[in-house]
Amino acid sequence: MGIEYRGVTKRYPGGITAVDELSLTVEDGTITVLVGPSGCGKTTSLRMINRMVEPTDGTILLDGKDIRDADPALLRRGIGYVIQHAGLFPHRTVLNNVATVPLLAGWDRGRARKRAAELLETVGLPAELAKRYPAQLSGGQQQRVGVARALAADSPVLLMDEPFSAVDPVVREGLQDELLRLQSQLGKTIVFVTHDIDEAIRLGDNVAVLRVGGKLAQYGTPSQLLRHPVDDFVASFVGKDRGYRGLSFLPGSAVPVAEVATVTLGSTPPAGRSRWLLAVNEAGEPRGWLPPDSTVGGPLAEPDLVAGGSLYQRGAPVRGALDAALSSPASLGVVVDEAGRAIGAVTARQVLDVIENHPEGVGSDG
Ligand SMILES: Nc1ncnc2c1ncn2[C@@H]1O[C@H](COP(=O)(O)OP(=O)(O)OP(=O)(O)O)[C@@H](O)[C@H]1O
Repeated sequence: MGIEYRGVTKRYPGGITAVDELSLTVEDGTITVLVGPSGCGKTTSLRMINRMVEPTDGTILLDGKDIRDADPALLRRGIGYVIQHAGLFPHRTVLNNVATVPLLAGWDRGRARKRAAELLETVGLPAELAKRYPAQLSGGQQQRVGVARALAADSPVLLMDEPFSAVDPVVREGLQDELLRLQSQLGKTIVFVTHDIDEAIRLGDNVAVLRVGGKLAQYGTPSQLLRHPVDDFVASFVGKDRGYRGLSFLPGSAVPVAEVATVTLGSTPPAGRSRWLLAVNEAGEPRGWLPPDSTVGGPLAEPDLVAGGSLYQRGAPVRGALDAALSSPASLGVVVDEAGRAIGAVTARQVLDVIENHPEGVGSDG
């Protein structure tokens, strides 16, 4: 279910323009992230979708229909909503927090509780937590309950307002992974607000960068923002290390895998070698590098080898290929297949060529 902002403006009483002629399309089944500094109108933009805030001007279409024609209470009930600190009811158990939503939708108690239990499992919470109260959970667990409750609306649309901002970075990463995993199964249309550009880039299929005054600075895929920021504001916002960060989002399918000369442990390597040989075991897994012209007394064994660099699994994001090439004593990054067998090598130059020649727009979307 897609969402379209058409020239949407919100002016609050007192004259503040929180959102200024916002036009953008949130594609069906994708995560769109609204990101920007404090006060740039992210929350206002989000809340206009479920009519918690009414626009001053412009139109929002949900699945092609003007949301002004929908009953606000019904509209809100039908859209999942997650906020910072989860916004749980403190005096209801975890299970009842989640069950509230299907109950409101008219389900009977037994069915609502069963559904709530399923959803807690979906978001990775152990069943024994269901009877606790929110204050008896960690921050990360509370956020998961918040996500479960939002999913309980069983709506194709989820609005998430800084849902992971209150938890520490490690827990936050876990929650982000979990959201991506859920999304790969559920394919919801998610609008996600954050002030954290790394989170935006990690989660967003598309990212809208807003500036204070509620103006859209740029809307695009993470790789477009990283590689082609439209102005200094976006450039500084996405970060100075964007070139390197961008590597994480280029798909690895473009990395050429060249043949690499190998030698198997236990065999006798040829004398007078002029290049590095990749040593592999019987299974074909890389064990290290044999330097050119080194002396090997007898069958090749691990002590004859120089330790290898990091390995690059075929198809993984390009950043891993560059790491592998730069960390290899032979200046050749070892490429392995899904089973960990060496299938070839890549040089840093080849990786950089991939980055430089990559066509516009191919990245998280390609
Ligand atoms: N109810 C309101 N009445 C008046 N002004 C408001 C109201 N809500 C928000 N504003 C103002 O509108 C602007 C945008 O606020 P909004 O909360 O949408 O921004 P935000 O980007 O989500 O900020 P933050 O990251 O700090 O939450 C701010 O200047 C804010 O002070």
